[in-house]
Amino acid sequence: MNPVKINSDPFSLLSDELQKRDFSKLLVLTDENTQRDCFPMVKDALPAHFEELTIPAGEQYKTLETCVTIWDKMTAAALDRKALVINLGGGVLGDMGGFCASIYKRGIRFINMPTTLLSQVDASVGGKLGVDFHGLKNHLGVFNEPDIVLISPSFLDTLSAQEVRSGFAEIIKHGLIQDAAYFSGLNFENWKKNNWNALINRSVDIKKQVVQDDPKEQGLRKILNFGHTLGHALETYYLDSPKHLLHGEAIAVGMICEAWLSQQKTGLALHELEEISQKLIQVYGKINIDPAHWETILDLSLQDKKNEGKSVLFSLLESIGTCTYNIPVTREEMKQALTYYTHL
Ligand SMILES: NC(=O)c1ccc[n+]([C@@H]2O[C@H](COP(=O)([O-])OP(=O)(O)OC[C@H]3O[C@@H](n4cnc5c(N)ncnc54)[C@H](O)[C@@H]3O)[C@@H](O)[C@H]2O)c1
Ligand SMILES: O=C(O)C(=O)C[C@@H](O)[C@H](O)[C@H](O)COP(=O)(O)O
Ligand SMILES: [Zn+2]
Repeated sequence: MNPVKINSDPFSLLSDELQKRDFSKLLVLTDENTQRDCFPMVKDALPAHFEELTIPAGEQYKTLETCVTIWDKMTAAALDRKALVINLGGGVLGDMGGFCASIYKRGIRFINMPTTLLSQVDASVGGKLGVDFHGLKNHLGVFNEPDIVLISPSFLDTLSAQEVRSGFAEIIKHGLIQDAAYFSGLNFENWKKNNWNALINRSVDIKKQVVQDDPKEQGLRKILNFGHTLGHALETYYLDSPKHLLHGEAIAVGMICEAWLSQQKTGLALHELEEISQKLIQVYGKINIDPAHWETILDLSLQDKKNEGKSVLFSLLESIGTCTYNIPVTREEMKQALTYYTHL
């Protein structure tokens, strides 16, 4: 895997790396919020001449249409294959900017500078790139590594509490799948008081280790998808509704449902299921998933990328800190998991 650097000063992080690189042109991608809040923190590290494109913020813009805007800009700016792209933003911008760079002229280099907690602990690392298609999460994409990932926790100062909480879900996931002590050390009661710097370091380490073993998700990497089979189905279902869920909020619900499936199918102890549910509800509360919508939500799980043939394959916990994968789950069992969540 290419390097990941973590430093509180985003200016020196970027200027050091740019000085080491030979590039013909530079394109800085931002969204409307990171342009306002993050770009000023790094602009003095940039050369005198650079290209810039700001896209609208939000998951609903993680589409091929936005990619066309990005490719139009790359083309109009005459980027050649020695050009470099900087993705300055959250997971949406990083996934999409990396995808666009990977496709343009069969691939130009890009650097990820993640600016949300979620993208610092998860999305910027590991080379999963892509966009949603007909609302289906990351349905079009590639695996391709950024040249380097530059993480500065200082960016988090301007991030809303709701977005921080969304990123916390992926941290919780890392504990659940790989490190019971990490999970039990998290502060659920007063989640805003977590030491994000320390958590970014540990989460990046967990993710790096898994990705190094299985970069293209042939097996082990599927554990990073715990909570995502039902979580993504819910995120997609509510994407265009007033109930719109952030990625981490959807994954939090998915992790409760999939912990229930884990208790039924892969030996998760009942007291651990209860602990997981209680802690996640404490942080994320509960959403009302109308049973009239369940069939449509379950249909969406048929598109999950871990599936093979007609089987919907889940990543499930054996205990807190241990996860297994490729576990077939029936539609009826998925409904029972939603029933469990509803009655909490
Ligand atoms: N590739 C992967 O491995 C991977 C892993 C996890 C999630 N994801 C993807 O990541 C996406 C979610 O990422 P996200 O949660 O970062 O969402 P996001 O990119 O939409 O960012 C969330 C919001 O915060 C704003 N923002 C970003 N940085 C800011 C800052 N420092 N200050 C103020 N506002 C700021 C953005 O403009 C946006 O409105 C989803 O599409 C998900 O599928 C990918
Ligand atoms: O890196 C991975 O592998 C993950 O599964 C991390 C997830 O948190 C992330 O949401 C990822 O984008 C999901 O990938 P997908 O293959 O289910 O689209
Ligand atoms: Zn995720």
